[in-house]
Amino acid sequence: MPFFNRRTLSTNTTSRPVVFSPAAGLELQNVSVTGETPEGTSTILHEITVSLRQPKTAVLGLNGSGKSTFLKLFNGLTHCSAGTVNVHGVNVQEHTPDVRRTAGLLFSDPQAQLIMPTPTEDVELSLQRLNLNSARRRQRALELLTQRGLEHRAHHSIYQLSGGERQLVALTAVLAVEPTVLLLDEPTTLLDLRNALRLMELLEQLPQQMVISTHDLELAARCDEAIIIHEGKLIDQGPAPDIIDIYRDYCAQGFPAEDERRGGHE
Ligand SMILES: Nc1ncnc2c1ncn2[C@@H]1O[C@H](COP(=O)(O)OP(=O)(O)OP(=O)(O)O)[C@@H](O)[C@H]1O
Repeated sequence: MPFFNRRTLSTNTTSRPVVFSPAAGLELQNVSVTGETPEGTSTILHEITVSLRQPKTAVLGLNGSGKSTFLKLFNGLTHCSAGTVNVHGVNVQEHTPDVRRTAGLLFSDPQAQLIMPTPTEDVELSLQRLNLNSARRRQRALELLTQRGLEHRAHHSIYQLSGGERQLVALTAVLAVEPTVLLLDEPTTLLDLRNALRLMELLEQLPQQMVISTHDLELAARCDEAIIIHEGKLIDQGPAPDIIDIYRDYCAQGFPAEDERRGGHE
């Protein structure tokens, strides 16, 4: 059954309505991504086909395996050189602005995300996407920061905030426009254990479908399913506890060669 609301029913440049159907999940069909380096064109992701339908999916993989690149496909920040990306049934390449409104991305370093001088102004900036006047935007920004326990920081300089507070402000700004998909790039990397636990508890209460790139296996264990990306290829997908065990084995004993994988987990 298609899911309609103010955010999911929008118009494209031809004024035809774009309808997001959360039941369709997030899908890649034969997706490859290339990048330019001083040595020439290199392939970052190789012919990935995957369907993500669980509420929370963890993306595991070594440094440089392609996790962030994979995550950003779902809001059009990564362009694929081949294949098709669909978010809740909508083609990302054809409807990038609509998909960006429905798929919010949280960067691992909130400083890369927070561009206004104070938390209030940053959340207000995010709220500009909604049809609110400036007084209502200010009021809503303060309400949202208060909900996250940040009212005492609302008018402070972003640079006076701790890393954990900045991460929470960045998340508040992303959630302000009520996306239906949340893409989180290593959200606990810069947090101490207490703030990491708080963030995990907060994520558990949110209704959005989430894809979480992470090296934090405790966070991964709280997800419904996990996938492993290795050298730009999707090599495993399944229930989070099983995939975490497999990933630990790979990290300890070495990743299987491609011909072994074909007969193994794939
Ligand atoms: N725009 C680009 N052009 C060329 N190469 C790129 C580009 N973006 C990423 N890469 C390369 O692609 C590979 C995968 O990068 P990516 O950031 O997706 O990895 P990652 O798994 O998220 O790594 P980490 O865990 O270290 O954050 C890296 O070798 C990176 O240098």
